[in-house]
Formats: sequence, structure tokens, C-alpha cells
Amino acid sequence: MMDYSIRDQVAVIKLDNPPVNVLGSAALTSIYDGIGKADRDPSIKAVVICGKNGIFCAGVDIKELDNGLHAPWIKHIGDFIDNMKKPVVAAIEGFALGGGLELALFCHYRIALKTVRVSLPELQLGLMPGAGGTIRLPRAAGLNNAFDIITTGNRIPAEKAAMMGIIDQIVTGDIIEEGIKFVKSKCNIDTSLVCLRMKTVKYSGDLDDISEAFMTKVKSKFKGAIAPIVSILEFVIIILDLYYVHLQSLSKNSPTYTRAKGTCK
Ligand SMILES: CC/C=C/CC(=O)SCCNC(=O)CCNC(=O)[C@H](O)C(C)(C)COP(=O)(O)OP(=O)(O)OC[C@H]1O[C@@H](n2cnc3c(N)ncnc32)[C@H](O)[C@@H]1OP(=O)(O)O
Repeated sequence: MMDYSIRDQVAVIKLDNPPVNVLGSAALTSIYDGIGKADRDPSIKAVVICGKNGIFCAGVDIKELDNGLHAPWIKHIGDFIDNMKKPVVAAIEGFALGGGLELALFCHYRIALKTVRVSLPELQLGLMPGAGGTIRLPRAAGLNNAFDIITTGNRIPAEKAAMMGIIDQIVTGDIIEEGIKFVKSKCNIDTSLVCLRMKTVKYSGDLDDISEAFMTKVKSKFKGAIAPIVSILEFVIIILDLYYVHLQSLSKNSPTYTRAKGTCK
């Protein structure tokens, strides 16, 4: 499910679940184990996560969702990387979709080939990007871009993703070599400063106006299937609302506050 190798004091964790490196229980376990191994090894200074078969990752294994994925759930990998002092880079080729993009967003940095496409297609599948997509994407790309990506499921080309802040660097050539070179240049950086979870969300305008505008757009797009989409979106909005950060400061009469409070009963 995963190749673990060491190159020049860098651990290279290569997803190997053909044909498109989906994240089932076994793959998640092997990534979790690989990251733990790299973290514990004092000779390792940094980590590259990449994928075999010309693709980073097509997301969670949809076939396993019905039976329930087993621990470690993808989110545990994010929690682990958030606390790592060694820098971790996602070296992306092909696609990073759904849980695949969420895995990349766990990493401190993301580099990609120009041909890469990234997306969060969960809403189109009746799921929500619950493995950190709603938390980390707005922190990387800003609130408006994140809303757009989450609600449309559009595949974003690498250069556009770089302009949004999702990708740190577009590279050419061998993605693993580039990943190693990139992450070695980050070994002296305090990883807490680049951990997406720690960042605040950038947005311009009024949060309620932004939320309402997207809600209106989604309601009209998903004609006849409003209820599930709205309930998922409500949850997304609450998280994007920076529930933990801003709820206290919201006016008690604001629709955002009322919605957030109501859903937390
Ligand atoms: C709380 C739960 C959270 C979930 C988050 C998620 O990650 S949901 C999943 C989000 N990902 C997707 O929706 C991606 C779906 N896949 C694709 O769009 C395409 O497969 C691809 C990655 C663009 C590759 O396209 P290509 O044409 O090269 O290959 P195929 O489409 O023919 O796929 C090859 C086989 O792989 C199977 N497969 C693809 N993605 C998944 C997946 N996420 N889970 C399970 N299986 C997947 C596909 O069914 C093919 O299988 P065959 O048996 O060969 O038919």
C-alpha cells in the first residue's frame, strides 16, 4: 500500500494502491505508520509524501465507505502531521481529489507538476469534505475560493491552485526529486508557522453575506435535492464560520450565530 524509502535524510512515503492510490483502511494504516516511523527516526530530517502510478491520490476508497473505514481514520494522519516538527511536503502529480487533496492539505507544503488537477468532489457524492477539507482549504485558499471549490467540485488546474495558495510551488521534472529538494530547504523552519490548521481564514466582506450568497447558488444548482445539500452546507458554513474563532464575537442577532447555535444543540 505504501513504499517507504530514505534518500539523503528525507523519508519518501510513496502511496502504492493501484490504479489510483485510493485511501482504504490498509493504505491509511500504512501512511500513518510511515509518518510515525519517519518522525521517530532521528536520522530523518524531513518527509515527502507522493504517489505511484503517475497520480497522487484519488481520495478515500468509495467502496469501503459502506462498510466503514477502520482506524486510523484519515483525520488522525492530519492531527499527527500538525504536531510534527519535521517538515512534510506533498509532491503531487496527476490528481489530488477528495481525501487525496485533504491528505495534501495536512502537509506543511504542497508542490505539483503543471498538469495536476485538485478538487473536493464530496458534495457531488452526497458526502462532505470531513477529513479537514472544510478546515484547511479556506486557510490555504481564502474563504471565497474554498466555498467555490467545495460547492462546485470543480477540478482546479495546478497553476490556478498555486495562485489561490493551495500549491506552494509548480515544478517540472521528477516530482520526487523536486519534493526532496524542496523539503530539504525547509528543514530549519518552525513547522507550526506553516501548519494550515493554525492559520486564520482570509475573507473580504461580510461573512453572513458570503454564506448566504453561496447558499443561494447551491440551492439553485441542486434543484430538487435541496435538503441533503443544505444540511451538509450548513455544517460546512459553521466550520467556515470559524466557529471556534469568531462565534464569540458575532452579534447575537446575526443569522450566522443563530444557525451555528441551532446546529450545535
Ligand atoms: C467521509 C468520507 C470522505 C470521502 C472523501 C473522498 O475522498 S470521496 C472520493 C473522492 N474521489 C473521487 O471522486 C475520485 C473518483 N475518481 C476519478 O475521478 C477517476 O477515477 C480518476 C482518479 C480521475 C482517474 O480516472 P481514470 O479514467 O484514469 O480511471 P478510472 O476512473 O477508470 O478509475 C480506475 C479504477 O479506480 C477506481 N476508483 C477511482 N476512484 C476511486 C475511489 N475514490 N474509490 C474507489 N475506487 C476508485 C475506479 O472505479 C476504477 O475501478 P475499476 O475496477 O477499474 O473500474
